[in-house]
Parts: sequence; C-alpha cells; structure tokens
Amino acid sequence: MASQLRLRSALALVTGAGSGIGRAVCERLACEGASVAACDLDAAAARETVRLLGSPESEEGAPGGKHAVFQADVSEARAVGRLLEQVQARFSRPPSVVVSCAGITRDEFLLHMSEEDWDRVVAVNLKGIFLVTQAAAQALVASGRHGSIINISSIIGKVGNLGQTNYAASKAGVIGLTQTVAKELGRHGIRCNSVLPGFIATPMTQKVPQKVIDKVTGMIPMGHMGSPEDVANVVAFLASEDSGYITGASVEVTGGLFM
Ligand SMILES: CCCCCCCCCCCCCC(=O)CC(=O)SCCNC(=O)CCNC(=O)[C@H](O)C(C)(C)COP(=O)(O)OP(=O)(O)OC[C@H]1O[C@@H](n2cnc3c(N)ncnc32)[C@H](O)[C@@H]1OP(=O)(O)O
Ligand SMILES: NC(=O)C1=CN([C@@H]2O[C@H](COP(=O)(O)OP(=O)(O)OC[C@H]3O[C@@H](n4cnc5c(N)ncnc54)[C@H](O)[C@@H]3O)[C@@H](O)[C@H]2O)C=CC1
Repeated sequence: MASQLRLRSALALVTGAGSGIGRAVCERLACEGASVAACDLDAAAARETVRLLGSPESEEGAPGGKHAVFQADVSEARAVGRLLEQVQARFSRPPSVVVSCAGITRDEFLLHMSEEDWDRVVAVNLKGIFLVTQAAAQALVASGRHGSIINISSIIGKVGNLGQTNYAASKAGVIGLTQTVAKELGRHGIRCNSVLPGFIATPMTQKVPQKVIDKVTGMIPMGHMGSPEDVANVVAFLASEDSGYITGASVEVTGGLFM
C-alpha cells in the first residue's frame, strides 16, 4: 500500500510521453502521486497521455492542473532549454524525476545505412538524453534539490543487433552517459540510472519484420514479449526513494533475453 503514493511530492518530466513505454511511465508515476510533465515531439499524443491520467484537474490546458503537456524535439538544444524553462514556469520548481523515453529507430544493415539515418538516431537517442539530462541537472543543482534521472537505453546497447549499428551505438552511449552522470552528480544528491528493456510490445516493435519477431520471441526465457507496464514498474522504483542507494546502474527488463 505504501508504494501507491511514494511519489506524491514528485514532479516528473517524461519525454517520449506520447506512446508506448513513455505513456506507461506517465500513467504509473501519476498513479503513485506524481505530477507529470508529459513531453513529446507529437503534442497531440502527449495530450492524449495526459487525458488518460484521468485526475479531474488534468483537463487539457487546465491552468494549475496536476499534469501538463509540453512539445519539444529533444534533439534540439534550444527546444530542450525552452522545455525546462516552461516546466519550471508551470510548476514553480524543477522536475525531481526525469525519465528520458524519447527514441527512434532507422534500421538498416551497415553496408546500406545512410549517414542521415545514423545521424538522426544518434541525435534523438543519445544527444537528446544528453540535452535533457544536462538541462534538468543544471536546474536541480541550481535549486539545491535532489533528483532521480532515469534514461531508457536498450538491451541492444549491451549486445548489439543485426540492422542496428546506429541504434545500438546510441543505446550503448546512453549507458556510458548515465554512469558518468551518476559519478558527477552523486554528491549533489542526484541519482542517474539506465533501464535496458528487451523486446517490448509497442509501436516501435510493430515495425519489426514478423520473421524476426518470431526468431527473438523463441529466444526469450520467459517466452513472451514484455509490456510497457513491465518497464514502467522498474522506472517507478528507480524514481522513488525505495532505490535511494542505487545510482549508475543498468537494470535489464528483458524476460531474460540476452542475460
Ligand atoms: C538469431 C536470432 C536473433 C534475433 C535477435 C533479434 C533481436 C531483437 C530484440 C530487440 C530487443 C530490443 C529492441 C529495442 O530496443 C527496440 C527496437 O530496436 S525494435 C527494432 C529492432 N530491429 C531489428 O531487430 C532489425 C530488424 N530487421 C529489419 O528491420 C530488416 O531486416 C532490415 C531493415 C535490417 C533489413 O531489411 P531487408 O534488407 O529487407 O532484409 P530482411 O528483413 O529480409 O533480412 C535479411 C535476413 O536477415 C534476418 N534479420 C534481419 N534482422 C535481423 C535481426 N535483428 N535478428 C536476426 N535476424 C535478422 C532476416 O530474418 C532475414 O533472414 P533470412 O533467413 O534471410 O530470411
Ligand atoms: N519497444 C521496445 O522493445 C524497446 C524500446 N526501447 C526504448 O524505449 C523508448 C520508448 O520506446 P517505445 O515506447 O517502444 O517507442 P514509441 O515509438 O512507442 O514511442 C517513442 C515516443 O518518442 C517520441 N519521440 C520520437 N522522437 C522524439 C524527439 N526527437 N523528441 C521528442 N519525442 C520524440 C515519439 O513521438 C513517441 O511518442 C525508446 O527510447 C526506445 O529506444 C528500448 C528497448 C526496447
């Protein structure tokens, strides 16, 4: 019962909030009492997420509501700077929980991958997390507040994957970034951890060829794909004081895939 409101004093910024894992994270953190700043490139999708959060004060655009919607491209420095300014203006404080879920794939074998597809995936998945983490950390340190930063990497960042040189590199980079941030910010009471999901049923994996889905599902010790809620459960733990002595960790949520 205690875990149900362990985030009642938290303001959580979630990027990629408009779909899949990010939407599930928003729902779980709100369920545990957090106010949610739901950010996405797709503002309409983020608005739908906030609508789903259901508290009466979360009516879209309700001034002073418990939750709020923000639109930003996390790969753009100016957009991320504006995002943190807008969140602090709306809630009068920096987010104490920051969950970077925004991410894309542009899959292709190395021999045929375009520079553009390399650049875009790294810009969103890695540079985006750098920009959001830096802006949020600067605000927290300036205010003397503690915080928990959770970056969504992937098991692919650990083991690689056919057709994903760009994605694998970006997700491996997230792990290294997270460990370094943990080293630098621990003395400020700011924790930083990575979550490495496996094969999770979201719009992102719906694009995977069925023959590949069939191959990988048979490799998962638990025998099935994971759900966005499986990831959100772990994010909520890392966001809360129940993980208060955990930082720099990479937590795999994979059903045992590639353990
Ligand atoms: C030995 C089985 C190992 C299976 C491992 C699968 C790993 C997947 C777990 C992912 C967990 C985390 C996921 C995540 O973080 C979120 C995502 O990134 S979801 C997207 C994941 N993307 C992929 O896995 C890439 C899938 N492949 C493709 O999209 C296309 O193949 C690609 C665009 C790269 C190339 O298309 P095309 O030129 O049309 O070639 P084919 O599709 O016909 O493929 C040729 C051949 O290669 C096999 N193959 C392709 N990708 C994979 C792969 N990832 N793992 C294993 N095998 C792959 C494909 O089945 C074909 O085999 P044939 O025997 O020749 O039919
Ligand atoms: N689905 C899976 O199997 C796995 C997903 N992940 C990671 O989890 C995170 C969430 O993935 P899913 O929910 O599956 O994907 P999704 O495609 O359902 O959601 C991604 C969200 O990010 C948003 N987004 C994309 N580019 C953006 C940008 N530049 N700025 C702001 N928002 C942007 C999209 O609009 C979308 O709402 C991603 O980082 C992904 O790499 C990691 C491992 C496995």
